[in-house]
Amino acid sequence: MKIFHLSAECYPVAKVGGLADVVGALPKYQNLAGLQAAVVMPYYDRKFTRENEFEVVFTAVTLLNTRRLYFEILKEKTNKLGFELFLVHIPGLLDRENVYSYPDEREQFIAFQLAFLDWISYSQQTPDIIHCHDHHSGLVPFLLYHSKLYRRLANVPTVFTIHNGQYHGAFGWEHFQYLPEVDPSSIGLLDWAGGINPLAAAVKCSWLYTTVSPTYLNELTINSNGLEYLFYIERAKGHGIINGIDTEVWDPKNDPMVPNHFNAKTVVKGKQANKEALCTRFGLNPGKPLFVFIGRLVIEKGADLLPEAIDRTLAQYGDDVNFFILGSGDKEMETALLELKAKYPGRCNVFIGYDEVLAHEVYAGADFLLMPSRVEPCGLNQLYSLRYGTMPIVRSTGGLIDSVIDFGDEGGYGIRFNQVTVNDICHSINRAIALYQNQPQLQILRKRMMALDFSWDRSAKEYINLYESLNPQI
Ligand SMILES: Nc1ncnc2c1ncn2[C@@H]1O[C@H](COP(=O)(O)OP(=O)(O)O[C@H]2O[C@H](CO)[C@@H](O)[C@H](O)[C@H]2O)[C@@H](O)[C@H]1O
Repeated sequence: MKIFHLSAECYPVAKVGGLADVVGALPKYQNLAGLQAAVVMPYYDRKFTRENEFEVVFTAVTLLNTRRLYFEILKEKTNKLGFELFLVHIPGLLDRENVYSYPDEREQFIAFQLAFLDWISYSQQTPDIIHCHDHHSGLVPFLLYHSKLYRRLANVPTVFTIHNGQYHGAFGWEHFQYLPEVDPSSIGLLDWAGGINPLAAAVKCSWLYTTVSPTYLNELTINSNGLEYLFYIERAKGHGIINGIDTEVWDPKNDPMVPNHFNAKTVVKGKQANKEALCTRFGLNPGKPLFVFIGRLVIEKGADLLPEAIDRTLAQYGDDVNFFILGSGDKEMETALLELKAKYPGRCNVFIGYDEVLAHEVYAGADFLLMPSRVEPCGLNQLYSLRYGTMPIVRSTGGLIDSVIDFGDEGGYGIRFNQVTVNDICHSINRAIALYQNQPQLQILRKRMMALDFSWDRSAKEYINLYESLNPQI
């Protein structure tokens, strides 16, 4: 069975967040299960693309309104990622360093999708499934079924996965001319609330859609930035499959990014050694509990509440607790955190930026990981932290509900709270500090966390079952 995954991100080629982790791992595990899964993504001018060898497998010209765009499809020569990797290279449009936030981002992602469709409609091989991820590839299911240019592919089933339903990639009808000629009677499928909405179009046109956790599937009908009614009426087409993690990349026993390796038996010594290295680098106290946050500093992640929660905790506990934040995003949140760093030297440190290696060191060296998310479709940080024996403190939402059980409940191993408020965060931190004083219990829980299995094996099979339900001949 030949599957094409379409995505704006893929680890380690280009990563901004969890989308990259999933698209860099799921195809690998699908291939191990007997599929032929490949990834197609835009070309970026980044370390991975500069340092690896590619061959040109297709060239053509696509039309973006009146602009004729020459493009190449590049294939990574060795399949070193565990799957075939194809890059859509459009000189002048898709050959820049960053993944997002260019003023012509809309044109970039439309051109990416058109080039992909042109390529596969000319190529001899017809995929069995096209699997699109998030709104950057959300126009593909619509165009496949409603533009005569791609009629040859009109029977190929499409699956659409929603990693983040807050972002739709919507734009005004004045940009409709960027799309190729489509059947006029189908145009309404592009529309939501008076604009062209790629996420909505994908939910309407794909044969089925998935969310990255079962709880999030239901939450989208209550909170999806204006698409609630759409998710309500399309609910029968939706499936919730929780993400896995790439246990080869995230393994405390041999993670090359972590200075001291450990397993469930050696977690006490191993974690302490990593904590000492981290605390020495950032001027913190390795003898005290270390709370961390890793992620985008945005409202969705509840990062706006961190400064007050940390301030209150440090005022209450004095030198008895440490905080470390790794992230970037909203400038006001960055400033508030940097002010906290200045106010509490030796107790709170902040690294503004993106640093993959540091993230691994932090998962390995921390005691507790804070995730006060307002919205969390799945969340990977809590899964990584569990694997590294770091207790997640999470708000009960989305995939956090599906993956973390409070240690107060039977079989539990984490801390959960209900409201996105400073009070609830502080209360959870208090519970964590009390637990830290009870080292024998904490060590039992650490072993329980590290024994959990969030590998991709099970979830990759769930996707395969869905593919088979759509294309039973294969
Ligand atoms: N400053 C920084 N430096 C280094 N590493 C950093 C970093 N900031 C974030 N990361 C890394 O980026 C990833 C974040 O993944 P998440 O799944 O938690 O969130 P994200 O919101 O990006 O993903 C969306 O898609 C994923 C995948 O489906 C869903 O799990 C999630 O709920 C949804 O919001 C992790 O690998 C984390 O370590």
